[in-house]
Amino acid sequence: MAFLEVKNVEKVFKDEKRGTELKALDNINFSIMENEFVCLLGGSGCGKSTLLNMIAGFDKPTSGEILMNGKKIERMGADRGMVFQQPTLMPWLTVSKNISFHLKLKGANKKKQKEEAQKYIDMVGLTGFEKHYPHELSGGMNQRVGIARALLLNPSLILMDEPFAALDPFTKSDMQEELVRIWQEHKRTIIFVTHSVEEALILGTKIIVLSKRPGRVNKIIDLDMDRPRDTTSTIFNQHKREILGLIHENKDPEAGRPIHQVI
Ligand SMILES: Nc1ncnc2c1ncn2[C@@H]1O[C@H](COP(=O)(O)OP(=O)(O)OP(=O)(O)O)[C@@H](O)[C@H]1O
Repeated sequence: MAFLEVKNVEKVFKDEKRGTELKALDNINFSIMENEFVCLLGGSGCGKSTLLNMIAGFDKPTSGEILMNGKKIERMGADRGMVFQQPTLMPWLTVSKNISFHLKLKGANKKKQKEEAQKYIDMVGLTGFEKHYPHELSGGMNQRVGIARALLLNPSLILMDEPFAALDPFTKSDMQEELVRIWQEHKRTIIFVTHSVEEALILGTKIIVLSKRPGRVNKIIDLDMDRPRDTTSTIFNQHKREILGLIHENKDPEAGRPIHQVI
């Protein structure tokens, strides 16, 4: 059985006040297996975050369904952890306390909170910064805290919405390497939203290319390349050319026109 199945998913946003509606996603179908590293790739506005939010259970499809281990996703759950573009840390809490916050909510004692936080602090390479506050850390370090916080809950599915988009190219590259290392050592299933073809090719075992407005699955590409990925290799660049071709083919003919349909 597939780990996650997205079946005939459509999402329409209705704006009752303005009397308009917008179809963000149309007939989305795919399934993924456990331990895959799936990149959802597409241009701005193609519905990547909308799809991720529905997998997280923050929102529901207008029609169709999303199943995890055969069970329909209806709401948020501890089996899914989310990492956002901005790590949304609590500025008044230290790194360690930000990471263990959910354990505190669950009633774990202080020793357990500290020990568990330390495990994930070490995992994401923040050893020595346990007592620092978010404003004392760089953007990349804050994002590591966000990742550690998501990992601590031990979710079987980690959802990442352009987590490295705000980072400089050097930090981004370090973080990509680090994430692949964590994924390889601690086997998790990851769905990672990006609009960068290169990032998807560096990270993914599978790339789901979405087409533009309304988002549809354009192509699903299974990647069988050695790691770390060699961005200068022939195979890497063949994939890159293919994906750029798909995105180019799919340029939005309606670009510049209003995107809302009047109901
Ligand atoms: N809550 C909402 N209400 C109304 N429209 C929405 C809502 N959320 C998203 N949309 C619309 O749905 C479409 C898809 O948005 P979404 O944020 O999922 O795209 P995206 O691919 O993640 O874009 P980006 O890469 O720019 O973040 C957009 O046209 C957006 O305006």
